[in-house]
Amino acid sequence: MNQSDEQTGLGSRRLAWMAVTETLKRRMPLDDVLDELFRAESLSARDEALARAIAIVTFRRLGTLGHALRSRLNKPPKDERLMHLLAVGAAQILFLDVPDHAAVDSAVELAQGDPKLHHAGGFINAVLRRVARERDAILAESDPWLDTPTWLEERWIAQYGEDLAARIAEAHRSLPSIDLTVKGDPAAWAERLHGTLLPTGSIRLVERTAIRELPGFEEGQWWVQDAAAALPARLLGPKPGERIADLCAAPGGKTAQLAAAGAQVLAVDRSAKRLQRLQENLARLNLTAETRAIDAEKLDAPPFDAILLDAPCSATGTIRRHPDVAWTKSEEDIRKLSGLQSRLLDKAASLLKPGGRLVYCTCSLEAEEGGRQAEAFLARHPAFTRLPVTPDEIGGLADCITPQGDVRTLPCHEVLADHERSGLDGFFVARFMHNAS
Ligand SMILES: C[S@@+](CC[C@H](N)C(=O)[O-])C[C@H]1O[C@@H](n2cnc3c(N)ncnc32)[C@H](O)[C@@H]1O
Repeated sequence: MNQSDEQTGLGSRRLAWMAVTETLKRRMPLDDVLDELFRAESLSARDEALARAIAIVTFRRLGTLGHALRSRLNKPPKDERLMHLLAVGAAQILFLDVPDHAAVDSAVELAQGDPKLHHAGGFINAVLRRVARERDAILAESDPWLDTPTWLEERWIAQYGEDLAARIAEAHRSLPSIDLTVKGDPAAWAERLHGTLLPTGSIRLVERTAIRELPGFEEGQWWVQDAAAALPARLLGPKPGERIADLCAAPGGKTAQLAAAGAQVLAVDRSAKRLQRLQENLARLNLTAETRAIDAEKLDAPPFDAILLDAPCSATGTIRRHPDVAWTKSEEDIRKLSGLQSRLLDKAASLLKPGGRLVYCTCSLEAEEGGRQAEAFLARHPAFTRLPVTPDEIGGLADCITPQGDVRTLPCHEVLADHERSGLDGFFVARFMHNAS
């Protein structure tokens, strides 16, 4: 990358364009694609942040962008990379605080430097200028489903009903809040960090700010964790000295909660690289856990007092944070992952002491990875019963408890009166007990 590219932000835009194309082609997480691209190029931290912001907002509003572009083109181009370049340009015009001319000129320049698209500069210029002129009309389009692929729309309507499903889709269009879990004294930390103490005990930050510069970061007093993601470890009720296994542990938000409660934790993850991150995170927090890089299905260990299984899943509950999930996952992924979740649940059952507790959770909105998985587990394991969760255990959020006593949080759940700052990641949590015999 040359210096003038960096000065004009061309490098950021080129990487954002490449990231969108590669993520969709390889069906990989956007974060992983961006990491690869950032490793290969040397962009400043500011330009990396711009590339990330452009790529994320392009995915968050991909349906709206596609609709706006297609309805303004007589004959939409067949070249997918050209459509992605238009989408990346239009995303900046419509949803980012970027001068229109910077978005248009950079898209034209990127096309001119591309061997296959060098002829398309005039076309791109005309289309993006029209998007800028018709911004108000495009933004007035209020169909909440525009930014959700049809297969997910159908699933969510079938599972949650029209109204709730539409509110989920709507919530996915907004940036999520940033929540922190503190080691202790959440009320005092909420004040110190100028945040809001949520009824569940997490702190919601009011300002979007550089996390590492906040008080308490260096000293390891808190970590970033969505308020819903903090519920499973709390519901396991870890006690000092208990032996607890966290079977899919990295990067370690839940391991940290268990260790902070004084439990002796075995943190298991099949990815050694992700476990390395867990170790770094625990080191900052001055917490300890034994770690083992192994497929949890193959774990051999003496029985535990309690087990947390935060199973790999489609992650459709995190679409606010990772909007690429909506466009890269498929029904087939859900089918395969639910098989893995059942096997991991069976393994967890075999590793518990009589009388032991098991919490199963996923950050998915899909029934196969949530309630249906819990029912099937109980049917396969008559030695286990469900320990229903009560509203007082989750800060009185009765709406987040299913008739069976499991937890089901949604991106549209209101945890604060301020609608703009409300919402939770979509988590499912079920708690079971091995009946002592
Ligand atoms: C949802 S993430 C866990 C997040 C973590 N519990 C936290 O709170 O930070 C799922 C993790 O499961 C791991 N994983 C996937 N399949 C696994 C398996 N068969 N055995 C162990 N870990 C697995 C992945 O590497 C990933 O780190």
